Amino acid sequence: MISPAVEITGLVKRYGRTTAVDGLTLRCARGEVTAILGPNGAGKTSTIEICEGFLRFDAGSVRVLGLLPGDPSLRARVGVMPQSGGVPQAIRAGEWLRLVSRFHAHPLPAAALLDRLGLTEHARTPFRRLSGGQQQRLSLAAAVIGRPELVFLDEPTAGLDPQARHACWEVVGELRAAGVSVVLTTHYMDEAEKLADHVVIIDRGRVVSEGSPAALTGAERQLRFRARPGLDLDELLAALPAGSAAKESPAGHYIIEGLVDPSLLATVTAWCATEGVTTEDLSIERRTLEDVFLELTGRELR
Ligand SMILES: Nc1ncnc2c1ncn2[C@@H]1O[C@H](COP(=O)(O)OP(=O)(O)OP(=O)(O)O)[C@@H](O)[C@H]1O
Repeated sequence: MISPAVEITGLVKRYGRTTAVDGLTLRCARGEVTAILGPNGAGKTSTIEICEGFLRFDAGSVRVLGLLPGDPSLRARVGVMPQSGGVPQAIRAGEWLRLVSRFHAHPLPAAALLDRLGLTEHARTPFRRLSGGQQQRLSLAAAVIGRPELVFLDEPTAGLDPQARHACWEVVGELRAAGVSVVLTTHYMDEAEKLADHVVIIDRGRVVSEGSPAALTGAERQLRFRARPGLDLDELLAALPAGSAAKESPAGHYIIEGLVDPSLLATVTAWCATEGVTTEDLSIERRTLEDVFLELTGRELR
């Protein structure tokens, strides 16, 4: 049987007294895009760097394409885009890509990749003089130039402008279409929803939920509207069918859950009319991945 792209069981990583990864178990299937989400400090980068073979771990088991992380034979098969670093500051963009391509048997043409990521006019610019977004794009190019079987992308679109973000999404889409396994971390829920086959939400070094974006957000719909803060939701709930739920989060933003059908919509609008409440942005929507993420990981800053 073919091994998964990544298989992690009971992984523990400690930095002194800090337990960054606390018994994490996850599996990234081959040929799929797996997005790892989690609040700041949840242990995403530590986990990715362990898989890349850059960081030792304290307990558990990790296999990358069926091998131990850091196995020399993985070098040619795995592409890595770190959150930062890894590129000599003085090297020119084009030179770096050509250098990386020499480590691979059948690399993509460097010039075409530079063009693809809007870096052609910066090919002769030293890495340190590139803007943050240009450096990111060069790192992405370096991660994919060797036609890897598996790519790790740690926050690939952090700090990118919308054009560059779309270009990055296209590259990920092309990798997926070519059967490449992609493991990425991101703080952008729309990005995970758009790109990922499988989403893993981690918090405090453990997996708190996982599934396809559709499975995580569920089929249930919500009625949302904005109105003056502090509406009496108990009174509204009394008018709604049993099993409905209503919450105000944040102030002035209301969400009604339950069987969202025309009758519920009519009841809510009728109640608002009786109470003299003017609603804005009334809509029926599915829960977003961001709703699910905040429910699972809370609103407290990390
Ligand atoms: N080199 C280190 N030394 C000590 N503590 C570290 C080190 N690297 C990470 N940590 C700690 O380990 C925990 C997990 O960090 P990690 O970078 O893996 O999280 P993350 O989910 O990638 O966060 P972010 O979203 O902010 O990038 C944090 O509490 C962090 O402070």
